Amino acid sequence: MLKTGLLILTRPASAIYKDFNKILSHATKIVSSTLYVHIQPISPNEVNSTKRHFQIKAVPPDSEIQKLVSKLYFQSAGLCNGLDIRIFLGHLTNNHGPTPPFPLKNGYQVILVDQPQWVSESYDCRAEIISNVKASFPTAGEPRLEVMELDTYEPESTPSVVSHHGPSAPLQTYDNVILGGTFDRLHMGHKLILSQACLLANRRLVVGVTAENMHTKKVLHELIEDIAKRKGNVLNFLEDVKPGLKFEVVPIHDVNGPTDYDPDLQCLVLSQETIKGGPMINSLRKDKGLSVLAEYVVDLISDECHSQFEEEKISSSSLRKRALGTLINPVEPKPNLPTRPYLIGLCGGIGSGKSSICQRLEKLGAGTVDCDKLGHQVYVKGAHGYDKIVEEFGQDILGVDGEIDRKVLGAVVFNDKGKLQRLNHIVWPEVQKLALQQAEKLHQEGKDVIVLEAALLLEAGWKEKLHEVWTVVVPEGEAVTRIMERNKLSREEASKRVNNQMSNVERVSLSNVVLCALWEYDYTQTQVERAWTLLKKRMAL
Ligand SMILES: CC(=O)SCCNC(=O)CCNC(=O)[C@H](O)C(C)(C)COP(=O)(O)OP(=O)(O)OC[C@H]1O[C@@H](n2cnc3c(N)ncnc32)[C@H](O)[C@@H]1OP(=O)(O)O
Repeated sequence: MLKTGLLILTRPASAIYKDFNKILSHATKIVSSTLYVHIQPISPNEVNSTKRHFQIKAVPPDSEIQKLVSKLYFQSAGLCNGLDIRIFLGHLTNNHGPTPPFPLKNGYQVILVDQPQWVSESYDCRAEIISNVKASFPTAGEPRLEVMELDTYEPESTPSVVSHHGPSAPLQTYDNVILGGTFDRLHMGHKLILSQACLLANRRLVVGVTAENMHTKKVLHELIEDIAKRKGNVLNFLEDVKPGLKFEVVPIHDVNGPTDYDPDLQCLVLSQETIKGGPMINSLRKDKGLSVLAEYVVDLISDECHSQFEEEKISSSSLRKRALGTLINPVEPKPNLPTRPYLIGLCGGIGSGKSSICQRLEKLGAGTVDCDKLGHQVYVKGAHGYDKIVEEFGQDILGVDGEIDRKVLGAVVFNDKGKLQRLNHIVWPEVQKLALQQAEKLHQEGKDVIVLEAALLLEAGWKEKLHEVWTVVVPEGEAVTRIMERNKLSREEASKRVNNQMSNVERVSLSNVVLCALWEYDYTQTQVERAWTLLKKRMAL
């Protein structure tokens, strides 16, 4: 299997449509990582002439080629194999420039062509094709050539990709085009909309990438890639598929972005999902005396491989859901820790559902330590922490039985950050000692993996004592609702407790694995099993 390939499609669109699944399945048997697709219609004369001189030539973008690009992304999405497909658009232009060479960012190790007759016993023009392709798309190394076994087709009389479905119209293009989005985990839907925007743009394409303030309502927003990564991925894709266009990839803090002030913009590219934004943006532009933008809407690609818990269209939120239970940040080597027991710290905000996940991990074979309980043990009458806490917080926190009343202590510390810190300072070192002792005991009883459930292990600085950190998240609003019910607190008190803790975004950035117990029981179980299976694989390495 090779990592990268360049597929050259020279057949008419009708023949490409007909055979595309065959072509793709051939390509995916050879290429595992990035597959570039270059559409270069050739005339019947060129196919049959003995001088098969393959050359990259400019093709003016028309409605047919636009449809073809779109259809190829739609069909590629059905592969469900994560192959990074990139349809090259550099030569689809009304302008005379840009001219080759076009170095493709990931290079290619194999060239796949769709004309079997180019390599016959009587005339084998492999060397000529390779050399001509390399002149257009320079690459390090010597790519090999694969000629796909495809049925012959009826060549069309005109040298174009015009299909049988009707005449093609020249594409209305614009000098300045804009679109916006989150662009988390760049997927086939993003590639489609970005590519359509590239085809519509003659000179400049502005892409607004949402800043963090626009994500709070999104599913699993904690897992959205940071803006630098998302901007980088968008730019990398655009520069790769449409060299020669001027790109401006900018952060946006509201839905309008540069449409709010840029007088040069002419066309706004939307998806079926963001379609409502068009009239809104245009009405604002009118109010400001700016020109009205042409609106171009791209269809949504459906997700053939979505599970029952995911959306029907290809979406970043489904991809974020798929990341639950997997390793999202690599495990750092900890040479100072013994290799066994393998210690996992399970943290998460108040009311996030850690305990239920801990129980499920226990059923799968982990030893578990409940650090909340240990925390309480630290200051029962007669234990180490009792005197220190009474000295610090006074007799008022004691119940009639002389024990520390946690409800009273909680009300004191959750209303005063300084007091909370002093309590933590007394309790945390003791809890850590007890937790590690308990882990050792469980190991001696035969457990290899020990999960320490500790809400605040990151705040307490325990990360270095653990092999991995796993975090359980629920949206902060949901956590407030849950603890209002569980702890019988007012909304204000509950919010205060949530806000006293580290944010989900911070926790996720410091964690190796993230789980979310927001949906059905079975979906949480799927995540936990996935996390456990992958952990076992890591431990076996
Ligand atoms: C490093 C660790 O994570 S050790 C385990 C956590 N324990 C501690 O931090 C010790 C200090 N805390 C305490 O002594 C008690 O929690 C008290 C007195 C503050 C409150 O007692 P109670 O009202 O009985 O609450 P309880 O101990 O059950 O904790 C309830 C929630 O408060 C949160 N909480 C506990 N301690 C703290 C703290 N120091 N800061 C912020 N939130 C806290 C927890 O997230 C817990 O939610 P969860 O069960 O959904 O995880």
